[in-house]
Amino acid sequence: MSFFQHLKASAASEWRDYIHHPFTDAMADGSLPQAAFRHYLVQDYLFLIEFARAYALAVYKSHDLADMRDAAAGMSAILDVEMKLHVTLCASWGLTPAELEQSQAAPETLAYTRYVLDTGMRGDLLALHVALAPCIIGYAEVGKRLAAIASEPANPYSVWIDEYAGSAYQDLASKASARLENLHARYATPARDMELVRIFRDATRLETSFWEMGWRASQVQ
Ligand SMILES: Cc1ncc(C[n+]2csc(CCO)c2C)c(N)n1
Repeated sequence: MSFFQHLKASAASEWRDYIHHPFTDAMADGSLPQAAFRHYLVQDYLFLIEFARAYALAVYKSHDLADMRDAAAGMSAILDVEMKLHVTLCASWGLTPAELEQSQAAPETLAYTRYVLDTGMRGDLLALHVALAPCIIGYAEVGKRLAAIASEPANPYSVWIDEYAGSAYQDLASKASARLENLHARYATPARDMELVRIFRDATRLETSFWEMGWRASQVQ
């Protein structure tokens, strides 16, 4: 069993709640109110800014050039690729990047981003990448799942679904998974297993609470 399979098996119910959240089902059938998706996406933009910083921290925590380059590429993927999706979608609703950046972070956004940055600051590169794994690898699973069940045609969330179900993102997630195995082989010891499983489970729960934040916004329409 790979290390990632082990993490998922050790947090099976938390992982299922994250990958199968009602917010994502409502995206797939197109029933999610646009205001709820907007709320989620604005918070996600703030989340990505902090995640770019987490990758910068991964550069600092690296012991060799290969890991540094890897982390720098992760940071660039966020700043140069992933945030463009948010900017494009938000522009279609009349929101500028400056307005996005000045939005107020929700408690769920603060909790998740602080958790990942704190885990990285007190821990090593492996602990930091375990905290990042639910985000990177989880969205590839969500994207694939939604693409398989999404209503056709003209689903308002198809841009988002296609981004994460697409081969470029699936590829990026496979690389992140391989990196995790590699770091595990170099830095894990049996005594660290509980620590690493706990980080993975906590980060997965924080992903679910991120969906919950968007889902709540859809219930008050
Ligand atoms: C709450 C939340 N979780 C995960 C992602 C996905 N994601 C975050 S950083 C990153 C790295 C690659 O650019 C990816 C794919 C998201 N956007 N929002």
